[in-house]
Amino acid sequence: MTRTVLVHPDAQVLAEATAARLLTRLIDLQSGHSPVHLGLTGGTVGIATLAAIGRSPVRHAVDWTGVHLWWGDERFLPDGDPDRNETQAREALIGPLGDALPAANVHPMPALDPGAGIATPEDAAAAYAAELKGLAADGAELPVLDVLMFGMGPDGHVASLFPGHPGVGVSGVTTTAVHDSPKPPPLRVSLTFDAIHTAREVWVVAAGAEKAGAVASALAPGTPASTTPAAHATGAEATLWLVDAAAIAEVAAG
Ligand SMILES: O=C(O)[C@H](O)[C@@H](O)[C@H](O)[C@H](O)COP(=O)(O)O
Repeated sequence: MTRTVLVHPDAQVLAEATAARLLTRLIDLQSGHSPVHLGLTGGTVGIATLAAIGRSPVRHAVDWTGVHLWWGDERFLPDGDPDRNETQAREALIGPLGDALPAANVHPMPALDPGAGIATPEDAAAAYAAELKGLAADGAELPVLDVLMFGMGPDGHVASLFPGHPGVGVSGVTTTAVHDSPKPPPLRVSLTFDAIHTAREVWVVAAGAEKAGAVASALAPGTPASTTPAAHATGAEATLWLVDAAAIAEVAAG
């Protein structure tokens, strides 16, 4: 597994450059296999990246009928709630793609919907784990995403796996329910590290001085996931850290 760190001048350039990188990566991947499975993230840089894709003329070079969208985590809220990562991704990217992206290619984590049997984040996690099984190789349990994107919090969380919280240590399943999230809202659903580690490529995007400590911790050798979950956000084939100068400052300072 290779790890690469790429530094950008600021958050806006980071989002635009990550969008360009992701678009060309999708095109390259599609020259080898289809469909391609992409895992999306919430957060300001993650959504800004999706919006940059949604504005980019290069988006027309991707055969979106061969791209499936999944999520690394979700806020457990009713469908359409503006705080849901899915809602923000629909506004930023899925809407602008229009009919080019088939509705069946979009796989959101289930929303709060007691009438549909999704009354708890545990219900949503179980339903998503069942859907993800369809991505597993024959007979295997674990799904394989081609590219799985994460933002990172100032505490070093990725997805909804927070330092000192039980989700970091969950194994044997691909999804977990999250309660008492330090980042609102309190109820969430997240992929586990079992699912994260089977992704071929993991991309972590981070911008801003408030992330510098967590980036330095995550990139330092031997950092445990319990203190900095982002340190263990690694792909089976490649891990890419896409940061701005402010977020890498403590690493650069040595
Ligand atoms: O549901 C969420 O909130 C995100 O998935 C979360 O993991 C986010 O990516 C980080 O908290 C970074 O968010 P910012 O880029 O806004 O700091």
